[in-house]
Amino acid sequence: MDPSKAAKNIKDAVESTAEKAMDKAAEMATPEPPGRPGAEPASFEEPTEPREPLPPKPDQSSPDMRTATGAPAGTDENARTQQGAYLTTSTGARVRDSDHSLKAGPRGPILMQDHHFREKITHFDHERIPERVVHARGSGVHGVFEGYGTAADVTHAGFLQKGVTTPVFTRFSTVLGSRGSADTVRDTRGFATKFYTPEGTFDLVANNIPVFFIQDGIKFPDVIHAGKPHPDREIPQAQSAHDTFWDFVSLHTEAQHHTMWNMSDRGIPRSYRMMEGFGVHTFRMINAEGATSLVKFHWKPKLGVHSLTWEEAQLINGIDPDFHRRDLFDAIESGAFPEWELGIQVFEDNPEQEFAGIDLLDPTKIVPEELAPVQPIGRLTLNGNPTNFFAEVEQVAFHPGHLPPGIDVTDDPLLQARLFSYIDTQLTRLGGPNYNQIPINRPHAPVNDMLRDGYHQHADHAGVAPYKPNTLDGGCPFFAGADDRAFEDLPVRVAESTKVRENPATFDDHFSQVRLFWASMSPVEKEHIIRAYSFELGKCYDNTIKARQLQCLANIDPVLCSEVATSLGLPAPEPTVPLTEEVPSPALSQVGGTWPADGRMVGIVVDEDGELGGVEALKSTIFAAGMVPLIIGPHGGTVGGIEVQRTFATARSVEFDVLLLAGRPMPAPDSHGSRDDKGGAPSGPALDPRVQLLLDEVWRHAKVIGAWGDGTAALEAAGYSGQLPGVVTGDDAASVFTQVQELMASHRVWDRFPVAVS
Ligand code: HEM
Repeated sequence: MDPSKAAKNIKDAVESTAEKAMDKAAEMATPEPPGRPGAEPASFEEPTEPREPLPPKPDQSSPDMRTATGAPAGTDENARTQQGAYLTTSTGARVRDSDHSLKAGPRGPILMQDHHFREKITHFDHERIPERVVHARGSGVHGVFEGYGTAADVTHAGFLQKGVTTPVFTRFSTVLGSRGSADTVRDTRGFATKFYTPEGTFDLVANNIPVFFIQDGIKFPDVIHAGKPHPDREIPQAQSAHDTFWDFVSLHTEAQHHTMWNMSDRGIPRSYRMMEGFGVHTFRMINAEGATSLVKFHWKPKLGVHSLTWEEAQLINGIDPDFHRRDLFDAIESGAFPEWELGIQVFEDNPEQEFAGIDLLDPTKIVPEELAPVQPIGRLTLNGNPTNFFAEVEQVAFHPGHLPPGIDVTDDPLLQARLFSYIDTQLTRLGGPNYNQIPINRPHAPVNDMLRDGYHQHADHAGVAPYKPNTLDGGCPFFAGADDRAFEDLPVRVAESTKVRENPATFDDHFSQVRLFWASMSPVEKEHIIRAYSFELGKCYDNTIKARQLQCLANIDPVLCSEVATSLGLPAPEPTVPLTEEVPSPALSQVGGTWPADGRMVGIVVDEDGELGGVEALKSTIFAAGMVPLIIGPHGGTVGGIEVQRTFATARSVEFDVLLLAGRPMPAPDSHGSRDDKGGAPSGPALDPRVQLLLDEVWRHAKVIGAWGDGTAALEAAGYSGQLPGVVTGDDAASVFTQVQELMASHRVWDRFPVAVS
């Protein structure tokens, strides 16, 4: 899509959201029809023509799951298309009045016979289903995946072959918080994608962090119990900054690697659109000749990997707790479709299942990309918002065991546990064993299983012999033959061994890769990590836990340990393991590159006396660059003929990626603190304090600032004069924006962060 169109659409989407809300409000304010309750409804309530049913969604155009079983197709194709013009009961009887219960007289009690009342209330009473036990807070979108064909040497999976396109549904999530928790908390993000392939569904249930807290899934309940709110007071929500989390990770030192990723900028993404994704485990692939390889999956975002600052993240949690959900929805609504490349690291399937001394079955280890490059194998484009959040986002059920032919699991003990856990939890969460019949979960391959009955069974199965072999149904359904593209459990050798509850010795090193991560960070990223540990441990009460975590940090890096120890006011211990020399992996750092600025938000401060001549032209330039200009004025409506989207009262810096000043708004005469006690002349700064706040925040958050005309005077009045990093001034809007754009490609003005470590 043309980027200028995309940006224009973002703007329209942002504005139309407000308009829609107003239309809705007006609609809801429609006066009651005249007449007494129960009287004939006034004719204006009745549409003259029944409305067209909604068109079927693209992702639901799959073959009906019952066609293969011979049962009638399309009987529920699907509930959403049954929306006729009239309000009905659940059994289709048209309803005349849904606002008044049936009573014994206008002032009497409700009658038991009011079946419409009882149905409405009963259904409402049962609307909630359990939220996910983890990853409860999330956003989901539809999309399409296109294979490049470059994986053909390692897998015969059909959806990865050249030019094959596959519909997908992706759900992003946080891990610890409840369904209503804020988006920009410090946490791991889920990145789960369901590929509806004609050979069976493939779920790539990934995270934005390539390692996991634990090596064996039997500890999963423990790490989650430690991260979730304390059981006595049920706080804190969606936070790792509390005693039980740090108690766990300091005792289970295998968690240190994942924990450092969480403490890094990866724990607070700028957007779901700007995150990497990782399959974490090593999977096995098989090609057409039957040769197997070990692989790790990676998602690489087109927009690069970017994060919020910690202060931004905290502000957003209050100002716009739905920040990531809104960002994703608006981008897709506007046509600025986010894209990722799927890539794989490929390893020889050797008996030890190791590469360069790294145990590939240990989910707390990465393989640096410099040692095994990520090979692109396809492209994901997310291009469709859900139309019903509950039906799609809440009911989608992923499972790492949903695999097509050509991809199989390995013996990674974390993955093995996951193969059990997802189905098990969904039995409860989605109310029984038939959740794969829910439209969002329905395979796009014909289904002919012999699973029968159970809660929420929608299939009307034909035949009398759901068992094999049988003669009564003519032997149906048949087993797939060698050429029928069936899923294959690869005949992998399992080591002859003794039953034990223990890890292999190769899982014992818990610190060298954490050192590798730390060594790969730029100074500013290291600074953020130190501050994150200092903040999180500073929120713990128990000094024993803090001291134990400091011991872990001493085993990672002495500077990291001493900086955090100083902040906590505790002694820095000596390491208890040898501090290995690690070769940095540049691929792990987020800093140093340049990326497209698609979809970025540009705030432009205007006032009546400002230099507004070039502002309309600037807006067009910004749209053309694929970004969104938002005019910030002293009041709503228009300023100097320019339409205002945000006022000084409604704008807050965290919404903008860059701030431009086209004027110098003075304090309003009645603004607090701008006049002395006797109502005399302004005594505060000669700039509206709300604009001062905007400037101070974008400065602190290392965002680009641009100004021209009176805007330059505003900068000076705010204390930002002279040659400052990331501050561009000039004679006119156009020349300033050209320089601003160049700086934006680096995401932030990194020079502006004070750095104590190198
Ligand atoms: C590499 C490690 C892991 C990754 C990458 C991962 C990823 C995810 C993701 C992305 C989701 C959210 C799915 C959605 O959006 O609906 C999820 C949910 C879940 N995960 Fe994991 N997880 C991991 C480890 C585990 C382990 C070890 C277990 C249990 C033994 C587990 C159990 C669950 C459960 C029960 C859910 C909720 C599923 C639902 O209600 O549908 N996960 N996980």
